[in-house]
Amino acid sequence: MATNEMREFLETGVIDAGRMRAIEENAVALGYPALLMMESAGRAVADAVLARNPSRVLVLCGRGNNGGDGMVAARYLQHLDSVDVVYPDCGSMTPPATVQASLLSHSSVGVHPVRCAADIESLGRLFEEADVVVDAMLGTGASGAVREPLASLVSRANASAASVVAVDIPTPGIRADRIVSFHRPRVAGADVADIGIPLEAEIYTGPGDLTLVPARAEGAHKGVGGEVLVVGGGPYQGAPYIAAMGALRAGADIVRVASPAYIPMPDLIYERLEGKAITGEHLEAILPLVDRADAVVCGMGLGKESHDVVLAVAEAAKRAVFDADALVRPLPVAKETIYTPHAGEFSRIAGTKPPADLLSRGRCVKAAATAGTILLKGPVDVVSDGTRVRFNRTGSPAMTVGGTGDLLAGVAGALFCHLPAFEAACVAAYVCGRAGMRAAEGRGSGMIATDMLAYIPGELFGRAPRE
Ligand SMILES: NC(=O)C1=CN([C@@H]2O[C@H](COP(=O)(O)OP(=O)(O)OC[C@H]3O[C@@H](n4cnc5c(N)ncnc54)[C@H](O)[C@@H]3O)[C@@H](O)[C@H]2O)[C@@H](O)CC1
Ligand SMILES: [K+]
Repeated sequence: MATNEMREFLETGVIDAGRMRAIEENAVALGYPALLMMESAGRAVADAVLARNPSRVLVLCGRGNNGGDGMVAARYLQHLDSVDVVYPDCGSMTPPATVQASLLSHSSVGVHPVRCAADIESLGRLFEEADVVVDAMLGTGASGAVREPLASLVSRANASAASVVAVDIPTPGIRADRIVSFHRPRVAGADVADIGIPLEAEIYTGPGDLTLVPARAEGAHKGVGGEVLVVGGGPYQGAPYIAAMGALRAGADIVRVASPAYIPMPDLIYERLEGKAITGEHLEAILPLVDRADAVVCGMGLGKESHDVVLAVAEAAKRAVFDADALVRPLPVAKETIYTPHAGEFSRIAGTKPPADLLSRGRCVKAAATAGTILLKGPVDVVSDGTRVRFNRTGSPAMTVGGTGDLLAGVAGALFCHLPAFEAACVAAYVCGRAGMRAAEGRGSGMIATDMLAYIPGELFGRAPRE
């Protein structure tokens, strides 16, 4: 795909702090060092400050990377009459901010660590004389109410006559005259500085996308990881088992399987359905389970004869992932839906074969995603919610083995308990591809889908997988 064509898939307009952090981490993973990104960001802030022709500048920094940006800006402003940096003298600094603080000590910038309101009062002259105050206290890492000494710095800056230039996002409560956001605006009205993030950081999934997965709080109770219901099996026995295990390994607390297939696994809750295939007679048993599930994963191993059941499940489900035999017309539509077709299933539901080249393929999936998010599986997966398009290139040729699609649907189901459809599909595709790459190491085309299960938690939650 040529670079200028890829631009078609860039998001436009305001993006939130979470997405921006994901893009930045993807850029770092592609080899763009955080320090260089910070240099570029700080330089852009310095340019915005210089446009105001100041003589005296006061830069208020936090101890995170937003503060690091501010320190870079101060370094580029050191030739002015006076440039001073104020930062909290408590807690640890991020590694890139530590580098910036060290460089400042070799510059002509005045550096003032503060601990309390009295320290800030003693710096009153700097606030009174500044032409521009730079707010580099908190950016995308801000959480909760602003703590001291930053809260006092915010009040002091608001009381000064200087114009305030905010770095990336204004620190909560500060009166900003100008905002310099990086890469994309975080709030309407912000100026945007290009900091050279490579396009692929935004268009392809990457490890940064994992930052969207919420961390499990200490002391969390059973069930917060989500309840997934798998509805499948009949003519084919193994598929619902693999999907259910994928959901468990991707963090679901409770996974029920409603199936006529025998499910040989004590970690799963087995809701055995009588007979050889799922029929309308089973709905009485299935629908209460659909009702209590956070997400339903449906279709694997079902055969083509159970579509009425699939449609009824869709109608009752809050969130559903439809895969395999559920992917026939009329298309099942839940309140929120993810479809996980391979190329053949996509042709069946979209009425057109997915084109081979990625640009046309991206457009085609986008056009087809009218009822929910589509994750078209392939050597490069394509995800679209009808507005956004994202590509995923993790994976291994060994993943053509049976069962990997069932596993992906299960992983997507678990993630769907916590993330919107598009994000859940992107993270599921990335994580399954990574798990496939790990499982194929030393196994090659002898890898089987269940080999991937052990790698899902490590890839998703950062812990080393246990064999
Ligand atoms: N991640 C990257 O690669 C890049 C990040 N950049 C900058 O980095 C920023 C994000 O950096 P960080 O993730 O380090 O986060 P921030 O620098 O926004 O904030 C984190 C720091 O603030 C503290 N903090 C959080 N909430 C607080 C509160 N309510 N009261 C007081 N202190 C609080 C934390 O303890 C931590 O020290 C962006 O906004 C942008 O300015 C840029 O340098 C470009 C590259
Ligand atoms: K800021």
